[in-house]
Order: sequence, then C-alpha cells, then structure tokens
Amino acid sequence: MAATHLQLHLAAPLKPRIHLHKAKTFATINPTKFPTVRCSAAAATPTKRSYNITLLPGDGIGPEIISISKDVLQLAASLEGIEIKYQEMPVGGSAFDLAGVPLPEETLAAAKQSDAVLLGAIGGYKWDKLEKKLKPETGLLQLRAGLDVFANLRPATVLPQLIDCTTLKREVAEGVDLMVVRELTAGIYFGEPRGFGVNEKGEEIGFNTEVYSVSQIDRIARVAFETARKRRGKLCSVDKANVLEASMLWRKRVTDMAADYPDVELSHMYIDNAAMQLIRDPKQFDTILTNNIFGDILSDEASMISGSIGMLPSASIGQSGPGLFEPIHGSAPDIAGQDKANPLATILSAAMLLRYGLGESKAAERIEAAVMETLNRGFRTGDIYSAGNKLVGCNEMGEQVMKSVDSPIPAAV
Ligand SMILES: NC(=O)C1=CN([C@@H]2O[C@H](COP(=O)(O)OP(=O)(O)OC[C@H]3O[C@@H](n4cnc5c(N)ncnc54)[C@H](O)[C@@H]3O)[C@@H](O)[C@H]2O)C=CC1
Ligand SMILES: CC(C)CC(=O)C(=O)O
Repeated sequence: MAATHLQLHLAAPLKPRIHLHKAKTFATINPTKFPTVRCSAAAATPTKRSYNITLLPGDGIGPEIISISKDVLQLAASLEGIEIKYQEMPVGGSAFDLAGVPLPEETLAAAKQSDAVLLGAIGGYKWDKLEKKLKPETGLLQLRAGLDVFANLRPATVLPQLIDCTTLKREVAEGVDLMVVRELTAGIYFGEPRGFGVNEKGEEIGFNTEVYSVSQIDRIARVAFETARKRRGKLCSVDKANVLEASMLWRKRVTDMAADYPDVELSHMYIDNAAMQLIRDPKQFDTILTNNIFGDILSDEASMISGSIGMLPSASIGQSGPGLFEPIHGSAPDIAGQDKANPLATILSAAMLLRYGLGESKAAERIEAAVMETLNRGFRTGDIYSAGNKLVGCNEMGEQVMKSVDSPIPAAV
C-alpha cells in the first residue's frame, strides 16, 4: 500500500505539513473563481506515476456518475502519462443486497490498500427501514472511520457561468469562494452513548452524543488554520458554544491554537447565526471550520449559493493511508437511472483526488479546465439549466467534458 503524497505531509499529529496554495492555473482559465486552494504534495513532481484507485459507485445515481467520472479521470491521467488501475467494490445498499452488510470487509480492505478512493453516493428508499447497523449510511460512516479521514474539505465557489442558478441575488452571490473544513470522523455521528431506550416515565427515547476530545479538535483545527493561511487568511470557527460543552472545548482549543497562526484572522460564530450569515452575506467567509454535523448542513446550504448541490466536490483526508473523494450530495433516488444527474461534482472530486490524493496537479488542472470549458460551451444538466443553454443528460455532460479534457491548459500566471 502506498501512502499518498498529501498524507505524508499530514504525518506529524500536531503540526501536519499540509500544503495548500493558490490554484493559479484555474484562475487563469477563469479569472473569476473556482476553488482557489489546493493541498498537494510539496514536491513539484510526484514520486510515482502508477496508482491503484478503488471505485465505490454505491447506490442511486452513484453508478452513473462514477462511470463517467472514471472515464474523465482515465483520460486526464493518460494524457499526463499516469497509469491507473481500478478496482470497483460494493458499498451501501447495493453492498447490503450483495453481501448482507453495507461495508463488506473486502471493500474496506481494498480501499485501505489503494492510493485513493472515489465514491459516488449511498442510500435509498429501499434500505430506509433496515436496522441501523445495516443501513447504507452506516456503511459510509464505517468507511470514513476505517480510513480515518478526519478532515473533509468542501469548496463552494460561484462560477460566473452559473450565476443565474444561484437562489440569491446576483450581487450577493457573485464572487463567493469559500472552503468548509468539516470534521468527519467524530462528533454526534459517532459519539457514544447512542441508541434507543425508555425514559423514567416509560416513554420511548432516541439519543445521541456530541463528543469531541482535545486531539480530535486540534487535528482538524490545524488543517483549517493551514487552509486559511494559504487562502485569504480568514478563519471562522462555527460552533454552539453558548449551549454545548463539546463546542465550549472546541472554541477554547481553536482560540489557543490561533497563537501559532498570527497571520490568520480568527473569528467565532454560533451555528444558527452562521446559517443566516451564509445567506445574508456569503462573501464575508473565506475558510469555515466546523464539526461533523454543522459542516454537513452548512455545505449543503453553500451549494445553493453556487447553483446546485450537483456541482460541489469534496476531499476527505487523514494522517496516513488513502484519501476518500466524493461529491457532497447523496444518491438522489428521485432521479436515479433517468440520466438526469449532474456528474460535475463527482468529476471535480476526481480532480481533487488527483491533486490532494496523488499530488498530480497537472492532470487535476486538465479536468478542472475541461469542466469550465464545457460550461463555457453552454452544456447544462437540468439542475443548472438556464435559458439559452443546451440541456443535456448525465452521459452527454460527461462526454462533453471528455471532449474538453485534452484541450490545452493555459500557462499559470
Ligand atoms: N455521501 C452520501 O453518500 C450521502 C448520502 N445521502 C443519502 O442519499 C439519499 C437521498 O438523500 P437526500 O436527502 O434526498 O439528498 P440528495 O443529495 O441525494 O438529494 C437532494 C436533492 O438534490 C438533488 N441532487 C442531488 N445530487 C444531484 C446531482 N448530482 N444532480 C442533480 N440533482 C441532484 C436530488 O435529486 C434531490 O432532489 C438518502 O438515502 C441519504 O441518506 C445523503 C447525503 C450524503
Ligand atoms: C449519509 C451520511 C452518512 C453522511 C452525510 O449526510 C454526508 O456526509 O453528507
């Protein structure tokens, strides 16, 4: 098993040497905006050019968007002289149907042994009534925990081509470029005790626990400070420290860590206010640091500022082992199998895999440039359609991105 370049740079627990820098080539392709940070190997050239990727299509639209994203990834990689071997494994509801569990041991083992993992999405009506441990969602949480990918980077950028898709006023949305750094393997999604029971009145209850340890807070905070430092130097930590003890500890640790980052302007915001501010004036945000559940919600909210949840990719990284790359959306069972899904969030997740997971920035730039060019040529899936553009399905969108992949990349400024 090969450690990714990024992970080598996260090796020291308290001072991960995560490297994030301005994606100048992207700014060149489109001077307005796209994700303006990347974290990749510090070394200019990756040490190897042959990789093993585990593909986890999952459920719903997952197989459609993964199939297309694999083709795009393959083309971009081969044009850069990179060899990739793929292994497709089941996860989620489809894994339950095949193997009786949502994360078969073989799937986790394959993921751990690969250089990076690309996931579609999991879940669907069919499996909603299963007991908790068998649900597709449990499989995804087990996968994230099994890979220990604690840092989930979710960029949200308003592209000029999609400005008509935002639900906000143009002047509010235009130029938004933020990064949500979401803690991914702790908090209420994982905390114990949890379960169902009966209270003292004999009434049935369901309960969960929001719990964070110092080390869990410190490691995600460190990633967020490093991220902010390489962006516009502003970090907003979002919590509920007026009510929750876990948030009180979170705020204290983040505040203490700020001493190590005098160049980063730290602010704190309660989650309820942050949810409101994100709609009122999203441009005030640069990097947002938050816990597992607040990050899940805020990033979905941010997706509508940029036009569609079908546009936002994510990268989940740990201190060692492969990273996990997936769109922020779910399995969209309402449109599954209808060739309606927007594949761009997954295609852009494949670009993040190349850059953050493998340190292969040139191939990543090819994909990002191709997405921009495809949008420039007017191709739109239904979720991002506006008058005057060409409405296409998931497959056609993928094919158009493929056509653009081998177009020349402008030099960095
Ligand atoms: N990471 C994952 O695999 C996640 C899985 N889920 C699961 O997905 C299932 C559906 O959950 P929902 O709450 O409906 O969230 P969802 O994100 O799947 O869908 C919400 C809405 O966005 C649309 N949408 C999502 N992705 C799209 C795309 N690529 N192109 C066009 N439209 C898209 C859907 O059609 C739907 O109307 C559930 O079983 C849930 O547990 C939900 C969130 C994350
Ligand atoms: C489906 C859950 C396990 C995760 C989730 O909602 C998310 O990460 O977006």
